[in-house]
Amino acid sequence: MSKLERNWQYAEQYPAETGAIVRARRLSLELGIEPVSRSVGAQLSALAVLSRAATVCEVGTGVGVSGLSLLRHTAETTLTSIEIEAEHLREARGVFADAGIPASRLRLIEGDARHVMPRLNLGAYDLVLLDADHSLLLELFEHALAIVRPGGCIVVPGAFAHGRVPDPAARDEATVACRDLLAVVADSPAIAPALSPAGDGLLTLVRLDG
Ligand SMILES: C[S@@+](CC[C@H](N)C(=O)[O-])C[C@H]1O[C@@H](n2cnc3c(N)ncnc32)[C@H](O)[C@@H]1O
Repeated sequence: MSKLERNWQYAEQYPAETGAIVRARRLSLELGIEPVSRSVGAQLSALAVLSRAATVCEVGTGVGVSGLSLLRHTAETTLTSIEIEAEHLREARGVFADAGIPASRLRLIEGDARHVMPRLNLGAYDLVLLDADHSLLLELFEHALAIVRPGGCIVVPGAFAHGRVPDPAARDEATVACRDLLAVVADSPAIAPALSPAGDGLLTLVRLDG
């Protein structure tokens, strides 16, 4: 194993998770849903605190690993989470209840994010997580940019598309969409981008003022 691989593995094993997150992660894997990794979950928890997030929007609830991570250290945060699969959302409701998250902190919306996001309030969210179908990434990013407040951030786990983004031979739709988003934000005067190798790549995009 190379030094970089050892570093990555160490970072993934380092953070402790709550019992509820461990159970949600297990359920997620049983159902074939890919949750955010442990280090990405920890970074989401920290980002929610750092950005003093009162309002968070998540696209791709899964069964709630990322949602629980976002709510972990912030008693005041409310989470709007959008999920296209009714079965995933049903399981997620059980997961949030099991974790003791009050219903007043949650707005779980069943639907296609491409249709739901345009109905959300503009500039109203402190943090937006995009963790759905990566082939939709550019479209979802445009919606996310509209609903995040200036100074708020958009977070994209899986930004390496299972390690394919750095491989020039990989040309599948999701990989190309990730590459296109990385190129768009690298040149944008409206965004401060940061790409970390956590998990399968964690892209954090801060919306600049003005
Ligand atoms: C990678 S999983 C999300 C995992 C979750 N964020 C977690 O960490 O536990 C992606 C989820 O996005 C959902 N999804 C896919 N396309 C979607 C869309 N257009 N709108 C809303 N949800 C979508 C899938 O059903 C799936 O549950």
